[in-house]
Amino acid sequence: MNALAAAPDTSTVQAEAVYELANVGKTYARNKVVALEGVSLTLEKGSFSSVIGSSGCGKSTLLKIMAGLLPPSTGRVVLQNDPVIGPRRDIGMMFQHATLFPWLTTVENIVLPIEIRDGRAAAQQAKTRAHDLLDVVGLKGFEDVYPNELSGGMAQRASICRMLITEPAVLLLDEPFSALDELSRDMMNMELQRICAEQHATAFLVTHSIAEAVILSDHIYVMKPRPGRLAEIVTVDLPRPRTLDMITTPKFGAIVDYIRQLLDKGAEL
Ligand SMILES: Nc1ncnc2c1ncn2[C@@H]1O[C@H](COP(=O)(O)OP(=O)(O)OP(=O)(O)O)[C@@H](O)[C@H]1O
Repeated sequence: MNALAAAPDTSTVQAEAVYELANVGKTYARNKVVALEGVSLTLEKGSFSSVIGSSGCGKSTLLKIMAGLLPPSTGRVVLQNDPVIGPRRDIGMMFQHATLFPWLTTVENIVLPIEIRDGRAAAQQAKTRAHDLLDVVGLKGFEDVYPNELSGGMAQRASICRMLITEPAVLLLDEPFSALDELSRDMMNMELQRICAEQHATAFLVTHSIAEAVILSDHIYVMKPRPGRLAEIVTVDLPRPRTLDMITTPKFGAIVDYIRQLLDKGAEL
């Protein structure tokens, strides 16, 4: 089927490359586990990509290497033409749990990265932007409450604002909504899509959910385990903006089935 590209997509080389990984590999010295082997990929500006694969196939390792939190054993990672050799200001990250500081209000949590980076006066100035972001994610009126007064979904919305306040070039998302109930998760995914489109953000999501990957992504990187490597890049050509009712369409179902088959094949290896 045409919606599915069996090989890395070379038809869009004109688009601006933001992230480039070339032959990235990782062997953990302690237990000699080859977690990743020969991973090469390019993320284009404004694109949304996901990585999916069975447990232990190296997704988190890949994300940590992209974030500069873990050095690769082989290969190189380049972001905006600069090699990634450590944590960077132009990388925004979001994890499964919101990790807001309980002694800071919502708005204080959001401007914290600015305070750490540029000092208290800059953080004070950034509060206007923080209020705007809170408005975008539907948290107007919750600026001055403490995290224990926010629901799980609201705390993740605040985390999105904290990630966006530094205007990162790329968003690295490690299962950000997997701790939420299904309804909240669907809603947050639609919010994430809207925010990414508004900010023209380049996003890379680790997920265990095929449906989540399909509803959000332009490209899905399917990984195989032992050693972790890219098996295939699936291009999702559903129109944008994506809506939750697309989940019930035959085309959506066909893409999900195709990825499930790829993952089943990977598990057999
Ligand atoms: N710090 C570490 N030291 C040694 N081995 C590690 C370390 N972190 C991960 N590994 C190993 O590397 C492989 C890939 O792990 P990784 O956490 O990247 O996989 P994953 O796809 O994110 O898994 P999951 O979906 O379960 O979160 C696994 O075999 C794991 O045991």
